[in-house]
Amino acid sequence: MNLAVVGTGYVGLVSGTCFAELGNHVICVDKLEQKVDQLNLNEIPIYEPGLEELVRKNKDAGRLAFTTNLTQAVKEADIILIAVGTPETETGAANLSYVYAVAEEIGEALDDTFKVIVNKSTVPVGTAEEVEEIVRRKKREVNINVSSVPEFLREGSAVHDTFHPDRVVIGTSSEKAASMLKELHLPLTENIVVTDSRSSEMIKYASNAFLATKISFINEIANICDLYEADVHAVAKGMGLDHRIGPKFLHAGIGYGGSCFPKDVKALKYLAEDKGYQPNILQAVNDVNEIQSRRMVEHLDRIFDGDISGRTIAILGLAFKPNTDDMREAPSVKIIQDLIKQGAAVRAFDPIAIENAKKMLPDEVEYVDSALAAINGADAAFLVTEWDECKSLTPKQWKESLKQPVVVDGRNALDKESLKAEGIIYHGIGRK
Ligand SMILES: NC(=O)C1=CN([C@@H]2O[C@H](COP(=O)(O)OP(=O)(O)OC[C@H]3O[C@@H](n4cnc5c(N)ncnc54)[C@H](O)[C@@H]3O)[C@@H](O)[C@H]2O)C=CC1
Ligand SMILES: O=C(O)[C@H]1O[C@H](OP(=O)(O)OP(=O)(O)OC[C@H]2O[C@@H](n3ccc(=O)[nH]c3=O)[C@H](O)[C@@H]2O)[C@H](O)[C@@H](O)[C@@H]1O
Repeated sequence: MNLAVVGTGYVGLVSGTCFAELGNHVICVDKLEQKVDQLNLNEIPIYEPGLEELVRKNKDAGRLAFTTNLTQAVKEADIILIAVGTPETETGAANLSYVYAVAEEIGEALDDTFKVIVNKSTVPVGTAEEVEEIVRRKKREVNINVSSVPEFLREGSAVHDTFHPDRVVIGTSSEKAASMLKELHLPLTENIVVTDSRSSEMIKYASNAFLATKISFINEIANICDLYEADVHAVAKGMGLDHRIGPKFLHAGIGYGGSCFPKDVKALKYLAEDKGYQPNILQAVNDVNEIQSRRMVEHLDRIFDGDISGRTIAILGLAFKPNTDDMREAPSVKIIQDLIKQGAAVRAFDPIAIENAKKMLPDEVEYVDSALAAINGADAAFLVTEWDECKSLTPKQWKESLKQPVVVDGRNALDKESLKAEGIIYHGIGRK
């Protein structure tokens, strides 16, 4: 099939490349000329394991191309996928201006042949219908269907997730579109749910909100564990063995970050409130997450009797999770801002996110190029992102490098017992 993918971010670039790998002809469009130039030189603007090789291979095979020319890409396509950003606005509502702008451009570029326009961006319920209206406003007689096929990949394992999805959801009102979209996705999975576009759009928000709920729930349990000297690791394990609960997304820590959970929980909350419904669970999920990282800074403050000023704190990990360079809504930002506000000096390490982090963090932050260099001579270390390089520091290295043996484990990722055995003052979340 011939595909046009509009937006070459984490979603568009990965899914466009993977569809090319499956044998389709894919033209990826981005309005940023610099990004397209980079991609044409085989330079990948994001860090995503396995992606560079796939881009190179499919470009060389003539199945994948990058352009700023949306009109040309649309003319050649049977299916046009929209994968532009839908960031948060001040009210919490999703900003649909990028999606609307693409819809207008597609409307202007369409000819008479039947085309399926697929919205992959995460959008409020009813957006597929709005996109169709916008396109038809530009050209009333066009032969199109606008469907919703939400994306469920995770950053850091995006290529793997695209090739091995748990399910594909197709929301459409057209049998012809459903059949073309099934044909496109069948090589990936037989688990295909076909529904209407509104339900499909809701499936995406509900899935992200549910996963975020699991995280805030276990974080709340961890906070209660702290009060009663129970261990949240043991609690999560014991809970997760119940098949109705499951073990995943029960890892307590400093809260969820990233470009999606925070904004999508707020966007769904907004949709409910906009119709006069108060979504109490979503509100609580968001509230627990807002304060979770602050609790660990308070912990650190207590260790130093409320006087953290002048201390050097090593921050291990800056990205919102390992295996990505994405700093959007990374908990490290709030943590570092809090520490600097209290007069601490921050020395930070991340294997790949430092360049992105510099754009968001205060100028005072010192950056180093290894986990060991970060903890060397520091008064305390704060594990913020559970990168392998940070987790693999040995108890001896922690002990010998830190000026004071204080380790705050914001991800409950370190071996508490062996650190304690080395005489280190260890603080996890909900870990007695
Ligand atoms: N990042 C992720 O892991 C996931 C994101 N999503 C959703 O997918 C959507 C896209 O997310 P990301 O890929 O992270 O966004 P991103 O911000 O990384 O990329 C968006 C791209 O669209 C381009 N763009 C914007 N307007 C354009 C236009 N008029 N024409 C051509 N290109 C245009 C931008 O230049 C940018 O390169 C969002 O709605 C997000 O919620 C869904 C699942 C996973
Ligand atoms: O819509 C999206 O953008 C994507 O959002 C998440 O993917 P992603 O944000 O890449 O990363 P996750 O692995 O889900 O982690 C999100 C955040 O939750 C945190 N987390 C995750 C799991 C857990 O048990 N505990 C926990 O604190 C992570 O550290 C991270 O900050 C979803 O997992 C994807 O299915 C979805 O497509």
